[in-house]
Amino acid sequence: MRIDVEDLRKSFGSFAALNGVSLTVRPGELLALLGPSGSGKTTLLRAIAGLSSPDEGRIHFHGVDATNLSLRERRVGFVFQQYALFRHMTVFDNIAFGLRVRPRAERPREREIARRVRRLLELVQLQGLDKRFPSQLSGGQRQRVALARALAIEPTVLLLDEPFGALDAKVRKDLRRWLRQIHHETGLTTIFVTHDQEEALELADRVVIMSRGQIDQIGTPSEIYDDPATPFVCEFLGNVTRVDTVLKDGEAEVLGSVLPVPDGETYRDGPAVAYVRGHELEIVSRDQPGGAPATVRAVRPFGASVTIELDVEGRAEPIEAEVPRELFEVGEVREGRQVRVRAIAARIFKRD
Ligand SMILES: Nc1ncnc2c1ncn2[C@@H]1O[C@H](COP(=O)(O)OP(=O)(O)OP(=O)(O)O)[C@@H](O)[C@H]1O
Repeated sequence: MRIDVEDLRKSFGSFAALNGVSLTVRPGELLALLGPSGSGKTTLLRAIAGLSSPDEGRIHFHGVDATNLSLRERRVGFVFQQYALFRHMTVFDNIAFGLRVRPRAERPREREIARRVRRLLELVQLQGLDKRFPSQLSGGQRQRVALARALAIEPTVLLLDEPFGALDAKVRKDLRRWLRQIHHETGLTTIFVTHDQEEALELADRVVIMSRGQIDQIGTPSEIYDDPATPFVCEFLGNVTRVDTVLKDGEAEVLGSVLPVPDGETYRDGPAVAYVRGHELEIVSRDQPGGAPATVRAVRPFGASVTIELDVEGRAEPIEAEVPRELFEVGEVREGRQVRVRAIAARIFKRD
């Protein structure tokens, strides 16, 4: 199912929650809506679902104007952050619900409903738990029931609003992998909302980055990560150091290193801002040329890389460099040591 969203606008009082959003969701893709709290992700998802109507703009499902159709008419499967299961119904009845409430002419027979529920229980790997009530399930299991229930109606599109938001880190990770697999098996066009960068980049075919009711960038995870379109996207993806700089003749000085402005950029000379990721910083001994003088503030050797916190001369905020663990040599890099830090790459934007 292809979905075209055209210039969607929605205000609550004088506050514009959606401020002209246009987007095409490709058939069968797994799309993440990523952005900080209040950026309009849920408002956009609810408008696509038919749970709220936009003030302006149109939504097309497979080329047909669906703007005024209800959730049911759009055949949308929806999963909320808080497992909205019916507490007094068993797992089986929860999953069967959407089929049983259909008008008689469209309602499958009980035997067919049972067959579908069993197949879905297998898909979400909850065989044998059909007689349990939601209170007898873990959070992760409940969310899988919610997903099975959304899939039961054979939706044209699956919409998930922070589906793993309320779960702990380990369960979230398992469910992520598992959602990817279900998406692969069903091939359903799927849109999910998250404010977790890692979740979006790890899971989605494409990511939509939203801020203040608008889309800042749409792209594959690597496009977003390697080629962020705006300073906001850079900062939102996190783990970057922001450095104010000046562009001159296609170059900019960033932490004492002169870096070329990326190909294709035709910025005029003037004030600019550079963003450097932790792994794009190099630490060398103080007697080497170039870079900026700095003092090692702390060394944190956790995980796959070692994080080195540095106080750079003339800079109020410390910066963080990351070195793969296997390349990290203690040598100079110890707390209190005087070193030099060099930027080996940066994303540079003109400053207005
Ligand atoms: N029913 C409503 N009445 C008034 N304001 C609303 C309503 N729904 C949303 N808003 C406001 O619209 C803005 C966007 O909300 P939305 O829920 O779409 O953001 P979000 O990006 O999904 O954020 P979060 O990650 O916190 O869920 C917020 O400032 C919110 O307070």
